[in-house]
Amino acid sequence: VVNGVDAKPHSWPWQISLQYERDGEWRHTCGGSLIAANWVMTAAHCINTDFSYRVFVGKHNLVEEEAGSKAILPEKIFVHEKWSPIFVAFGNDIALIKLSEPVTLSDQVQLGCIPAPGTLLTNLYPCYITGWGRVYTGGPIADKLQQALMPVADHATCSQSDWWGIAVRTSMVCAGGDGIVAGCNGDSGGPLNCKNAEGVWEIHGIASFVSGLGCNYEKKPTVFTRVSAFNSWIDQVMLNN
Ligand SMILES: CC(C)c1ccc(NC(=O)[C@H](Cc2ccccc2)NC(=O)[C@H](CCCC[NH3+])NC(=O)C(F)(F)F)cc1
Repeated sequence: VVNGVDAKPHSWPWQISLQYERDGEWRHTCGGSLIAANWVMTAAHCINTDFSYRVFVGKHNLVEEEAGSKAILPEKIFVHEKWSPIFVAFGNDIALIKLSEPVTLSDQVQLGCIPAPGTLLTNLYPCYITGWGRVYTGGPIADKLQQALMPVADHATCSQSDWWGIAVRTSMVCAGGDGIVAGCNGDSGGPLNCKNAEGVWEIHGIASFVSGLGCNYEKKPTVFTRVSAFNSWIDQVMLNN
């Protein structure tokens, strides 16, 4: 997250770190959200079938051992059938990870809520991006979980020609675009957290892409998969597995 702040530890207890093993060490590659005791929602582009992954729950500082955190191996990973690594603009950048064992819920490990199907947020609706991604374009990833207020840019705004134009679909949700605050590499797969009218936090987005010109680039808001466009897919995968 570019120009974010350290989150209060465990204040986003559904946030996970998706890590892959390289040269015998585990490396953070993406964010994700715990949506059931044994299911994590992340981005399809985070998954490479050549790698072995682990899901780390209950984390705040990635470079310290933390009581209450736990690394769990996936049992199976489901990538949306319509996701295409070559046509990112098609969207469907969503994947579900079934964990090999259910997590034990605690103060530090909680489930995130999915919005009702079709929920659309109005322009400038206040949401927060969270993640351990790069803290500036080309920079290092964060040790401590970062958060930043990122107002929603509705489809009418986000699809303007000098914004994302036709690259953004109605199955996506944009946030930010002020050229200051943004998601960045490593935030991929993580949540866009928005509090609903009842005061309940919901996961409205899965971080998908930013501009190749730089993470925080004016009029190029961070683009998220719109979770409320995929309720039936999520239900189907979880109910059938
Ligand atoms: C929609 C299509 C035209 C399009 C496809 C991809 C991009 N962007 C990119 O691919 C930029 C490139 C980049 C590299 C380094 C620093 C900053 C940006 N990377 C990204 O956007 C990466 C990975 C996306 C992979 C494909 N979904 N995503 C992210 O960083 C995150 F966190 F925002 F999700 C932008 C547009």
